[in-house]
Amino acid sequence: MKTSRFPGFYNMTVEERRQLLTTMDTFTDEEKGYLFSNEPLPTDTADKMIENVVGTFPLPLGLGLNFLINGNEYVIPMAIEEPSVVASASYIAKTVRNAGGFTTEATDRVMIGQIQVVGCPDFKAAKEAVLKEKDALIADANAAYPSLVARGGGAEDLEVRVLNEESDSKYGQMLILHVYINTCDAMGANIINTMVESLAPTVETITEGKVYLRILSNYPDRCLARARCVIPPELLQTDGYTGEEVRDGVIHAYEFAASDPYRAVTHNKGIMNGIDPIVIATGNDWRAVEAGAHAHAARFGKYSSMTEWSKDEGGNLVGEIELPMSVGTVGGSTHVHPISKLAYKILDVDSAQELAQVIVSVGLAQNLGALKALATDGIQKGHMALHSRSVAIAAGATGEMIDIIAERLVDEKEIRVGKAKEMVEEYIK
Ligand SMILES: CC(C)(COP(=O)([O-])OP(=O)([O-])OC[C@H]1O[C@@H](n2cnc3c(N)ncnc32)[C@H](O)[C@@H]1OP(=O)([O-])[O-])[C@@H](O)C(=O)NCCC(=O)NCCSC(=O)C[C@@](C)(O)CC(=O)[O-]
Ligand SMILES: NC(=O)C1=CN([C@@H]2O[C@H](COP(=O)(O)OP(=O)(O)OC[C@H]3O[C@@H](n4cnc5c(N)ncnc54)[C@H](OP(=O)(O)O)[C@@H]3O)[C@@H](O)[C@H]2O)C=CC1
Repeated sequence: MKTSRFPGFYNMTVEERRQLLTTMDTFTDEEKGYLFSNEPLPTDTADKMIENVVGTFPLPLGLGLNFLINGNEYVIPMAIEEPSVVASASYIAKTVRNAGGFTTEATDRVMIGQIQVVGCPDFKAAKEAVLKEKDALIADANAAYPSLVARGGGAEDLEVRVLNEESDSKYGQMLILHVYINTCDAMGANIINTMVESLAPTVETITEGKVYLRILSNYPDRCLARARCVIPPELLQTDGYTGEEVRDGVIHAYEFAASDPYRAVTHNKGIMNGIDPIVIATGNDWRAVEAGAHAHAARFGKYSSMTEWSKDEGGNLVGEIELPMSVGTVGGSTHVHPISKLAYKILDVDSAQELAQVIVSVGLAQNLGALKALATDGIQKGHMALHSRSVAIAAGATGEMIDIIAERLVDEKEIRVGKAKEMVEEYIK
């Protein structure tokens, strides 16, 4: 039976963690080679991935532990440069698993392709004409990507809007088509772009206008994933604070974010602390996920929190998150980077829908980790203690000096590079 519980994993050496990982999953020798290699992304692969390559830029890959989602155990591969994120995700996942775990759901993976038409002689008539041809246009889009249809996906719906109809609009009128496309397990950008580009000549004929943009929307509001957790206050109790105090502090923190965009941005950055590392580790397009998530946070006309925290009738803390999640388990770079391939093995997800649900659960956990710290001792205690090692390295510490100086910085409650430099100089003398 697979587990994501490895108490004290963080006290092991990297070598011991790697050995444990290889007992958790069945990796091929080639995969193990990449895991243990100093060049996990070979330069010649990198040279095929992007342009003007001169090297690679490795990030630390950590494992988020303790995740129980819909009764299933998940070990989360997280690629990130920021200390305390992986620790915090694992910490809250441990609390949530003791409360029964996360429950999640996801919509079908319906993405949007947009077509912009300008210069129509009569925009209302053009809109009517497009809607009249809706079925034929959907069929044409599907004819451009039959393999997707064969998998059970493809174009499913089409909507049309006229933008800037008001006579005082400073922009010109335009007709915008939304083609709704189920991209199955792919993120779908290239698939969608192929499909909408194929429709352009027909759309020009129907509308008597000129088509300019034909591109996916990175706000796929019909491709949503949701996660929820319900935590009894006794599981939230921490040194010096009752569970009820922590619960109420988290709810007040949420209300702050829901009321103030300046706070919402930081609150949501904390959520993306959990989401981006798994999106990156799985070779997905994190700019697309970021853009969609922030758009969703502003969907009611004001930028707000991506999560909601409340108290139920039993006094439990209830956390919820809903985000568009344009990620794939195939296509793009998901199976190009050797470590992404390993990431899928570690995660053990069967579909893009399942991956999306895991990702939003990590985002919800990460948010609670930050809010719990902020509502109690403050972020510096846990975060800066772990950040002290990066501070020591930035000050020039190497080898065993790093931990020694990091500990001294924490003991002396002065975790800053200047102080660390003094300690390095003292150590070297
Ligand atoms: C750092 C902790 C987790 C310590 O918290 P703690 O109470 O010392 O943890 P613990 O010793 O009780 O351990 C509980 C579990 O946490 C994990 N854990 C515990 N320590 C480690 C570690 N070293 N390495 C890896 N995992 C660790 C581990 O899973 C462990 O379980 P065990 O394995 O023992 O069964 C806590 O203080 C915390 O969650 N702090 C918040 C950190 C945070 O949010 N960091 C994000 C960066 S700040 C930011 O960018 C966003 C922000 C804050 O601005 C967002 C916002 O404003 O909303
Ligand atoms: N604005 C944006 O966000 C943009 C992003 N991009 C980039 O596009 C890439 C993602 O595009 P995407 O179209 O997903 O990638 P691909 O172009 O790699 O297309 C996915 C391929 O996966 C194959 N496939 C295999 N199994 C499945 C399955 N179960 N479900 C669906 N497809 C399957 C399909 O091939 P077949 O059917 O032939 O077997 C399909 O061609 C990312 O790299 C992203 O960065 C590009 C342009 C714009």
